[in-house]
Amino acid sequence: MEFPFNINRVLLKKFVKIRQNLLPEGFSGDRRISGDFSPKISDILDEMGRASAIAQGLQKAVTSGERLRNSDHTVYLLIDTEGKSGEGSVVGLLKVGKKKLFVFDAAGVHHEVQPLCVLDFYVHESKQRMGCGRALYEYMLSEEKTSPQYLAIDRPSEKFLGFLYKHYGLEKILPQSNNFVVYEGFFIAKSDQVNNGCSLLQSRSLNHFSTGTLSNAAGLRANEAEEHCDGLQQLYGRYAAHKPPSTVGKILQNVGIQQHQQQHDGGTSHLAFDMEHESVFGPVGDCSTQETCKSPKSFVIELNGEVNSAPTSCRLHHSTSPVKHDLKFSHSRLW
Ligand SMILES: CC(=O)SCCNC(=O)CCNC(=O)[C@H](O)C(C)(C)COP(=O)(O)OP(=O)(O)OC[C@H]1O[C@@H](n2cnc3c(N)ncnc32)[C@H](O)[C@@H]1OP(=O)(O)O
Repeated sequence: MEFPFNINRVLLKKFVKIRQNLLPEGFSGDRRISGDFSPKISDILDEMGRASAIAQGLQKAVTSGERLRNSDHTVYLLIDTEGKSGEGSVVGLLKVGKKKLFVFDAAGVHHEVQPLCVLDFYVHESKQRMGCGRALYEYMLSEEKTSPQYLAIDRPSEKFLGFLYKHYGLEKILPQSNNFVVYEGFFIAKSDQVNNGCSLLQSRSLNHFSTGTLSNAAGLRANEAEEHCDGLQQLYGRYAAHKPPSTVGKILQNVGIQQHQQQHDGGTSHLAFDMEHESVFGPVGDCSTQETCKSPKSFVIELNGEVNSAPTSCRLHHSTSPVKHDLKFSHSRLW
């Protein structure tokens, strides 16, 4: 992306790290120069943030100069010093920052953590699939002294998921009740610290899946996560964007849990379903307790034996997810 000023005069290196002061890390100019640079860098962040939002189909940009000024996040930029005009161009943007999150591990244990999160990632359309994204990501990893599996990703796009799989082999997602994606390996401590800087603030076992209290646990954890995450996320980026209504939620609402319960007896399996985020989390287990909706946004659905062939824990994040088809298939057979 080109700008009406010489990028090479403002951003002197191929990789540039920018924080709250909207100046490149290591900047050593005087007040006059910083007064000239920071509005230009703010413009760059605004334009790149806008382009990223368009590329991701978001209504609001996740990144802007103003937002970075008012946060403790870090933006990494990738610069092409040549550009079309020879005055340089901005090729990519990657924003990271720490957030407090509630995260489930593979055993369904609930942790309150503060990991480094990938909040925004964009490579200009003319430079995608040429390795620019990887170069920028690698730079960020080395600056942050971390590894890909320790990062939480804020609602990754299909392209980003493909990127993480291709370059880092990240595939197995640990299902969450919020929009952050973490991968297997997230909880593996690197040294005596959990998660290489991801501080474990609190953990609580909600592993009640086989005791018939899944719905309570699910209601509790979804509520807790919501309360917590609402405060943290609702003002930012993707959370400010319009969310299409939950199709699976509609199916479940229309059909009615009670009706479903009446039709089926015995051999039930439980899945916790987060309506807002279209996620189903488990593990599921056979259980005879008939529990229904515990809160407007989370409840437990009961499915008979057919669903046992579905994965025991899953996330309905993508429209193409085979899990979603499995679930719909199960519905159509049930109702
Ligand atoms: C937390 C978040 O920010 S989520 C939002 C992520 N950003 C976006 O989706 C915006 C649009 N996309 C982009 O800006 C870029 O494609 C990025 C940032 C995701 C990746 O940057 P790139 O420079 O393209 O990555 P790089 O060239 O290093 O790696 C390419 C790999 O990324 C994935 N990828 C990149 N573009 C695409 C695409 N159009 N379709 C599918 N996969 C893609 C693929 O795995 C690809 O490998 P392949 O070409 O062999 O299939």
